[in-house]
Amino acid sequence: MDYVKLVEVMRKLSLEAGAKIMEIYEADDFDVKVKSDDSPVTAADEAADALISAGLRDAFPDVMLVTEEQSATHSTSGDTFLIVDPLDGTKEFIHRRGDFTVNIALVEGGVPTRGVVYAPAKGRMFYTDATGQSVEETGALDPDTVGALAPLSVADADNAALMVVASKSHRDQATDDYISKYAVKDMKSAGSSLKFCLVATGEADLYPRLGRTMEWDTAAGHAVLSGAGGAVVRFDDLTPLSYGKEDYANPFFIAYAPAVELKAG
Ligand SMILES: Nc1ncnc2c1ncn2[C@@H]1O[C@H](COP(=O)(O)O)[C@@H](OP(=O)(O)O)[C@H]1O
Ligand SMILES: [Mg+2]
Repeated sequence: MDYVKLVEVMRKLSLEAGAKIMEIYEADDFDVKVKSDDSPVTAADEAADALISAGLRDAFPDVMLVTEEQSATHSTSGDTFLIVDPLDGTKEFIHRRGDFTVNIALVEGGVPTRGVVYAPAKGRMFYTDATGQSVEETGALDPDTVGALAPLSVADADNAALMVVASKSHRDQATDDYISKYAVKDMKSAGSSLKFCLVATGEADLYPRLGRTMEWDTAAGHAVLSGAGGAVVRFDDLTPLSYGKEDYANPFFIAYAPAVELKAG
């Protein structure tokens, strides 16, 4: 894989998709449809998916492509693929809360090795560079010109005063019970894959997810977190969260800065 080209293409497509999403977000209203799995979808999801899929197929015709919006059309075959959630945090988008992201990742041998997470309403752009190091890009976020890049690294977490982040729209008692096993200084809630990025920047130390997600929800954020020195493990046995699983469904997981002393579930 040509990582220099891959990162360039993923960065550009996510910024272009983000611009399309923001056109719809800023319009007076938009239709919300309900998909077969009861999750909402908007014209923004569909427009972003079409743009990213076309761009990836054009640049990497030989690499398998998995996208949330086209999930009915693909079966799990192989452990190396590009995976896209064109608009993660659709509920946040619909409620105009800003915490939604464009996600593109490369999975190789079951491991997300490169990824980009772009939060257009927040103006935050996180990705792995060609070497695999994660960065946050600041500035104009122009698709044609790369701005300033700040390398990301996870916090040196203090186990007596942890910063914990959890889902805004999918929060439950089991998550709260698990979090109560830690000495927590402060809690944040955030929508979408931004939670992984908050651990990658050191703004949070721990993100437990005791709820359903799909691989396209997590692959890009997982790559960004890994490239900042963090890790994502399964909640049940604390082994690394892998990709290319049956139906692309994830088990419960914990994303964290390695200094965190993980508690059993
Ligand atoms: N019951 C469920 N089954 C499968 N995925 C679910 C789910 N509940 C939430 N999710 C996933 O969690 C994502 C939202 O995460 P969060 O709660 O962290 O903001 C959703 O992404 P989409 O918004 O892309 O559909 C959705 O895919
Ligand atoms: Mg999603």
